[in-house]
Amino acid sequence: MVDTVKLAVIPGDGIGPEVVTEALKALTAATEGAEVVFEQTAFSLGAARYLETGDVLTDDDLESIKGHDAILLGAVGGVPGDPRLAGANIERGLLLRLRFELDHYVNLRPSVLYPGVASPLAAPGDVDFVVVREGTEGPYVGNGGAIRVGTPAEVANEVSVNTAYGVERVVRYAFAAASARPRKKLTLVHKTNVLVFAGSLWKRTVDAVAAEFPEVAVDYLHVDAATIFLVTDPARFDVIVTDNLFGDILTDLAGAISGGIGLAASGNINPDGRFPSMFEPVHGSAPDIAGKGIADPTAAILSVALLLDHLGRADAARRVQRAVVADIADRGTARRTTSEVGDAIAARISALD
Ligand SMILES: NC(=O)C1=CN([C@@H]2O[C@H](COP(=O)(O)OP(=O)(O)OC[C@H]3O[C@@H](n4cnc5c(N)ncnc54)[C@H](O)[C@@H]3O)[C@@H](O)[C@H]2O)C=CC1
Ligand SMILES: CC(C)CC(=O)C(=O)O
Ligand SMILES: [Mg+2]
Repeated sequence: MVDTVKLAVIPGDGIGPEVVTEALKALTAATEGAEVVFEQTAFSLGAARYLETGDVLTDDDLESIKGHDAILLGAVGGVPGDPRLAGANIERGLLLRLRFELDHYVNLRPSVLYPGVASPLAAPGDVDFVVVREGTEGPYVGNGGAIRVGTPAEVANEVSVNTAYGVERVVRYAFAAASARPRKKLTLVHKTNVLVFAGSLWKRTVDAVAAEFPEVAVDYLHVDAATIFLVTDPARFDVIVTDNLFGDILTDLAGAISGGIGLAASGNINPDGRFPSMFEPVHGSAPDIAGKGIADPTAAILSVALLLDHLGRADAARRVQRAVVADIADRGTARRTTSEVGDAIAARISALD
C-alpha cells in the first residue's frame, strides 16, 4: 500500500525559495520507488506576500497548514530595516506564530562537522552534538511593552516566560535524546547567576528529571562560557538543552563551527504528534545573497532528512544524509551554484542502493 504524506511547503523569502527547490529535489530522489507519496501544498507566506496583500498569516492559512502531516519551510523575513515591513513583524507574526500555535516545543538543531569540511577550529569527530532548544517560551512569546516611546524617557520590556510545564517537557525530551546517544551526556546552558528565577526553574527541573535518567551524565554551563567552549572544545558537548533565546544564538555559532550556516538544519517538533512538525534550515532569508544563485541548499536538504526521520522514514533519511556527507567530502574549493549543489546531491541519492 502506498502512503500519502501531506506536506505543506513554505518557501518564504530571499534564499528560502531557492533552497527549498533543491530540498524538494532531494525529497523526490529519496522517496523514489518507496511506498510513499508526498502530496505538496505550497503556501505563499512571508514578506513578499505581506507587501502584496497586507496579510502575514491568516487564520485560514493556519487551519489549512494544520491539516498537513509536516511542513518544510525555507526562511522568512525581508531586508532588516526595510521601512515597508516596519509594522508587519513577519518573524513574529508568521514563524513564531506557527511555532507557538503548532506547539513546536522542541527546536532540534544537530551539529556535525563532516569529513572534508575545512574548519580552523575543530577536526571531524570533534563536533557531534545536538541542541534541544525550547521553542514556545522565553522572551519570544511577545510578553512585552514600551512606554514613552520615542522620548528620552522610553522604557521597553521584553519578558522571558518560563513555565514549569514548558521547561519540564523540553528537558524530558532532551534527557531522552541524550539517553539514546552513545555518549549519554546532557549540558544545561543558562545564565543562572543573573537570571535567577528562570535559571532556578531550569536547574531544579534538570536535577529532578535527571533522577529518571541515571545513565545520563549531566553538567551545567553559563551561556557566556558555553560560547567559549563551543569554539575551543566542542567535543565536550553531546546534548545541550537551553531556552529559546540562548538556543537561537548558540545554534548560529554551532553552524559556524561545523562548516557554516549553510549546513545547519533544524526541526521544530511537536513530539505529541497533535500538530505537524516543521523543518527548516537554521539560517534566515539572507537578503545579501538572495537571487544570486549562490546560497548553499545543504541545510535545507539536511532538514528534509530530519523531516523523513520524524515521519518514520529512516531509510530515506539515511540516504539523504549519506548523499550529503559524500557531496561535502568531495566539495573541495570549487564554487557551485545552488542548483548545482542540489542536483549533485539528488543524483547521489538516486545512485545509492
Ligand atoms: N527561520 C527563519 O526564517 C529566519 C529568518 N531570519 C530573517 O532573515 C533575514 C536575514 O537575517 P540575517 O540576520 O541576515 O541572517 P541570515 O541567516 O539570513 O544570514 C546571515 C549570513 O549568513 C549567510 N547565509 C545564510 N544562509 C546561507 C546559505 N544557505 N548559504 C550561504 N550563506 C548563507 C548570509 O548571506 C548572511 O551573510 C531577517 O529578516 C531575519 O529576521 C533570520 C533567522 C531565521
Ligand atoms: C527569526 C527568528 C524568529 C528565529 C530565528 O532566528 C531562529 O529560529 O533561528
Ligand atoms: Mg536564529
